[in-house]
Amino acid sequence: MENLRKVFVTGVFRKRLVNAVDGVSFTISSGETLGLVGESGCGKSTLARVVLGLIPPSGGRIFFHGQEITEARAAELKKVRRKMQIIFQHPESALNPRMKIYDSLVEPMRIHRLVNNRREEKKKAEELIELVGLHKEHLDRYPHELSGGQIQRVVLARILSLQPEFIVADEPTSMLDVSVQAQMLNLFKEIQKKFNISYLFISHDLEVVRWMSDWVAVMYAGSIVEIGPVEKVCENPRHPYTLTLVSAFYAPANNVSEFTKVTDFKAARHLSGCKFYPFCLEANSVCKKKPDLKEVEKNHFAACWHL
Ligand SMILES: Nc1ncnc2c1ncn2[C@@H]1O[C@H](COP(=O)(O)OP(=O)(O)OP(=O)(O)O)[C@@H](O)[C@H]1O
Repeated sequence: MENLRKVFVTGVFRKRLVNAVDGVSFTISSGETLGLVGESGCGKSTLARVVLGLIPPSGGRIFFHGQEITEARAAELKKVRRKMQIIFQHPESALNPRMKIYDSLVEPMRIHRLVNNRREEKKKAEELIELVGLHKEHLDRYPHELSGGQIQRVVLARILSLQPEFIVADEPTSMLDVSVQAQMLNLFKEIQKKFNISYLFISHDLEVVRWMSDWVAVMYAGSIVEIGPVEKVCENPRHPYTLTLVSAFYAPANNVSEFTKVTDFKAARHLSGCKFYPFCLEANSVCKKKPDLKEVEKNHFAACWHL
């Protein structure tokens, strides 16, 4: 990804521009995972959608195997799209509630003509369902007869039927119980090893990202403020925002740095007029445009309303 940007235009009477993704660049190598962390609303999901071509970028370039696909024609894109898949936070919405699991599972293979006959299709469906730790009996059920974790496994099997090389996982386990989450994360890892798949793994949970990733990118207000090998970034964060993120996860509460006391960063950012407040690097970790914190509290709702 090279200098990707996505600007949304909102507002009916007064147009407003939202720089959801603001000049993002990164590379993911074959078989590796890049974790993407950041607070809610920083642009993670928008970036995921732009990366996969689900929404067009406002600027920048996207490459797959070194070939630019930003403005590829429909026929070329269809081939590439099969290799790039996404798994979402809410698995239920990925399956048709009126279709049996079998039919949902084989649907993409039919569309892409990856099976020659019904016998081959059935064999493939059984292999896939077992690959994700479920049983043949599950194929005969409807989505409402499965648990959230089981549905997420079916969604993964469905994606795997297309032999993807790159999967964007957008908070794929955040709706699951903690114990099921761990099983699912391990399954993602096993599958990666088996098929040499690359992941862009999005989460707001630094621990999950640390467990899953080789590299981590820290996103803040639409930009990547820090990127590097996951252990290096977690052990030795360089950007003040990463420091806060790491402290919040790993340090005792009384050790969290001073500026994390500002609980509403959006309000503070608005009042200071600095996009990166309070993590502005220019000002040596604490932004010079620091607003009066009492004002931040007082104007909390008004400021959020304007944002
Ligand atoms: N279709 C849209 N039109 C206008 N603004 C949008 C649209 N989609 C997202 N945004 C805005 O872009 C910004 C980034 O949103 P996005 O959903 O990418 O954040 P996120 O980091 O994925 O958040 P979360 O972790 O809560 O899902 C937000 O300010 C959001 O309000």
